[in-house]
Amino acid sequence: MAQTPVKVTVTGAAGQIGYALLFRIASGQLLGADVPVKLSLLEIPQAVKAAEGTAMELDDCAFPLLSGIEITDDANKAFDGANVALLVGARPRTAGMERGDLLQANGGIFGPQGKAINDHAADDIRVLVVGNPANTNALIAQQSAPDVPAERFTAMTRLDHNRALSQLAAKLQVPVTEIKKMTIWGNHSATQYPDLFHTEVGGKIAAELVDEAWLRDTFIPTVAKRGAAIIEARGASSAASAANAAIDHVFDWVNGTEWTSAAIPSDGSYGVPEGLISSFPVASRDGKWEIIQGLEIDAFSRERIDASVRELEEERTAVRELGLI
Ligand SMILES: NC(=O)C1=CN([C@@H]2O[C@H](COP(=O)(O)OP(=O)(O)OC[C@H]3O[C@@H](n4cnc5c(N)ncnc54)[C@H](O)[C@@H]3O)[C@@H](O)[C@H]2O)C=CC1
Ligand SMILES: O=C([O-])CC(=O)C(=O)O
Repeated sequence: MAQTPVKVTVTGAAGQIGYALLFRIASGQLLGADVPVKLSLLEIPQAVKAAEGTAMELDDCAFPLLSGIEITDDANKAFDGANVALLVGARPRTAGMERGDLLQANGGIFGPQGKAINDHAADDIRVLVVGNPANTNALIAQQSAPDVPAERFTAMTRLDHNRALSQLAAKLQVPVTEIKKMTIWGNHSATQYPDLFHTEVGGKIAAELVDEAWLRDTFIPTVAKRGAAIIEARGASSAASAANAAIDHVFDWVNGTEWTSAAIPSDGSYGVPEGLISSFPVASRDGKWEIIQGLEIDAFSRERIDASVRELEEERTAVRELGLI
């Protein structure tokens, strides 16, 4: 363990995703089996004790790669020297809360956290926002961190990507490993567009292996509304699968991949307005996400990508009007 430990800050560490995530980070699954890590847990004051309990359990695992754990309710301390930030803690929507209220409440979290990242994180900081509304929370944090390269702020659509792989594998009765080039476009919300027109299964285009009615009326809504279906079945939102997707996102960002889905700042590709943090088909090379270029988008896909991107634009307008960016 000659290497300096990588500092990974996790917000909302005492929550249910935090509980599913921290042990996997400490075991080496986030960055690699030979990379030592130091964990920094950020919580609100009333949840610090619960985070301390989780830290006791982390200690009890005696993970060889875990070099230390800090726990704080101060964002400036939590992000000090951070190399990776997983922004999981967010204000959930509660009964009677309007969308504007939700954006306002989250602006109060992601604005200050973005500023703390700006002022204190390491130069190579990479940020993944998991807390909902993830894309717009990532935009708020990014806009509060003008000194950090904009592309270091990303939001998670990897869970949607993995859900799409699993649904298609079940339909075609193939292992997920046979499916290549799955893509999620747009917002991490019910408007997202899981695209089978570029997905390949055994060298064939997936959209041609399923009937159009299944694709349109079953596959797309099942993937897009899976979060709600899990809440309905489990009585709580996805946690282990969300943590798993966060691990996949950061591992691929750091270690490289030829094709996955991630919400990253748009450079205007595929007609997505510049600056929106939207999901795209992406590769990761030399530690940087790149939007995969040159895909043909037919009318069916265009309509659905545009609808989700419109929702992202509306969210951006709303947070602008609230003065959050
Ligand atoms: N992008 C995605 O695919 C997914 C996103 N999510 C979202 O992830 C978020 C977290 O989910 P859970 O862990 O299930 O929620 P949870 O309610 O179990 O935990 C959230 C934690 O965040 C903490 N927190 C709240 N404000 C904070 C702040 N300002 N700083 C630090 N910590 C703070 C709370 O004290 C709590 O411990 C939610 O917004 C959820 O909607 C969940 C599943 C998938
Ligand atoms: O729907 C939710 O609240 C949780 C979520 O983002 C998901 O499971 O995709």
